[in-house]
Amino acid sequence: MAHTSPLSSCRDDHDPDALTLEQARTRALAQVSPIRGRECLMLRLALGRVLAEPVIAGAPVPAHDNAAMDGYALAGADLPRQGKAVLDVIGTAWAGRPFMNAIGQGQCVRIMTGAMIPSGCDTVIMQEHVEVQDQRVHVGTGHRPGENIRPAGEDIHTGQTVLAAGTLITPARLGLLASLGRVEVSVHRRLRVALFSTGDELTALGKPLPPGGIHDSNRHTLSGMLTRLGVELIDMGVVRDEPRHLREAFEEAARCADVLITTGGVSVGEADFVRDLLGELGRISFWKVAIKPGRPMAFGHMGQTVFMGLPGNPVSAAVTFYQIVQPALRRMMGEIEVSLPPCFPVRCLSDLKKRPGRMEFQRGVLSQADDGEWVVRATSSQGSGILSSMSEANCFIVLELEQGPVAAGDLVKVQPFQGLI
Ligand SMILES: Nc1nc2c(c(=O)[nH]1)N[C@H]1C(S)=C(S)[C@@H](COP(=O)(O)OP(=O)(O)OC[C@H]3O[C@@H](n4cnc5c(N)ncnc54)[C@H](O)[C@@H]3O)O[C@H]1N2
Ligand code: MOO
Repeated sequence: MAHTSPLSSCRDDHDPDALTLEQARTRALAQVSPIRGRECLMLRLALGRVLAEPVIAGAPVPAHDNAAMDGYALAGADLPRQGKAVLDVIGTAWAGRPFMNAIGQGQCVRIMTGAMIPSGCDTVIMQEHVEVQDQRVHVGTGHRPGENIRPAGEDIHTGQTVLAAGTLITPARLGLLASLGRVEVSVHRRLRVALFSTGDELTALGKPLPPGGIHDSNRHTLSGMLTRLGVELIDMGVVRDEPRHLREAFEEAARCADVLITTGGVSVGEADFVRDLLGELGRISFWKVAIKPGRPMAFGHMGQTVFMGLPGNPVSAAVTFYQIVQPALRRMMGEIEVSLPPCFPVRCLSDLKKRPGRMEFQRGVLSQADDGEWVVRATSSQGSGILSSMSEANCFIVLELEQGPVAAGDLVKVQPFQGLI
């Protein structure tokens, strides 16, 4: 629920017009849908893509009963009830080189891990548990018929939906698909994301800074995160704080991209034109979220193109990207279950300042204390322009909307960066 106290004061951070993070995220997710267009890719090229069709197993994995251990394959019926059984070794089964004959009573086969179980065998005894003398194996009691066998279809059975449409292809899923023998998969096409920074103060890398100038760090942080998400990035550079230039850039992005992401110019300053332009060229869904940093964030549409205008402050841009842009892009990329990064409680080693009214994402370093407990400490400075706080951190410390300050020793929730930032 949005907090709409009309009595906000300088002691709290309430803004009656701001959506809660949950409201903003829900609204963003409801207003985007998976892009149309799919392609067939060789498995090797499909990492990071999203399946456009379910994958159904045409055969079991593993295809054959096989040995889970190096040892001796035998018939469970030959295991002794007491004393020892003595069995003749009549051959060897290797992984990929099966022993093709059937065994008879009193016989066994030397077998390696992964080898197909020879006909007539249903049990593998580890080599450490037998004695071998002159091609004969002595097996004692205490074994169970069927032990150390990996049955055909143990992992995947024929006809099983192995991965649903809308599943992100991770390295583990590449392996799973390869285990099925899949050569190609049908995936959603890449999402086209245009990105530009706005601001007259932004100076190209390699150029000396003029008075009042800064280097454009946001475009680098954001393009890094976009690359990790696997989008097709259209880097439109820097656009001056000039309505005519901004309008042209907006229109060009709306022609060529599924999504336009900008940074800067979304607040209330006299050079902050982004929100008004979006209102003129398209429609605004929301532009303020009760989070810190990252309150001003414009979300809307220009025709079919989704627009996300992030704040200029570098930490604010990264936080809004992580919390709102990332799930929206993943839904557009075709993911059906867009899971949010996990959040869990740990003890905080630092005192944290916090005023009620905005949910806060302070930057923290999650580590293991000497006694083994996981703990978090805040990075040294928490200003929304302090990029070193992001670079030093490996997680957000998530402080709830109405929460006040935290004392060292209290429990706080943390959310790991998960390799995205
Ligand atoms: N009177 C008010 N002023 C501000 C408010 C407010 O509510 N009332 N909100 C503040 C908050 S919170 C934020 S966040 C910023 C966001 O403002 P903008 O999105 O309009 O961003 P700019 O004003 O363009 O820039 C803010 C800050 O970030 C630097 N910046 C901008 N782009 C980049 C870039 N690509 N790389 C690195 N740094 C960048 C810029 O130089 C400014 O220092 O507004 C507050 N003000
Ligand atoms: O929301 Mo601003 O992002 O506090 O710096």
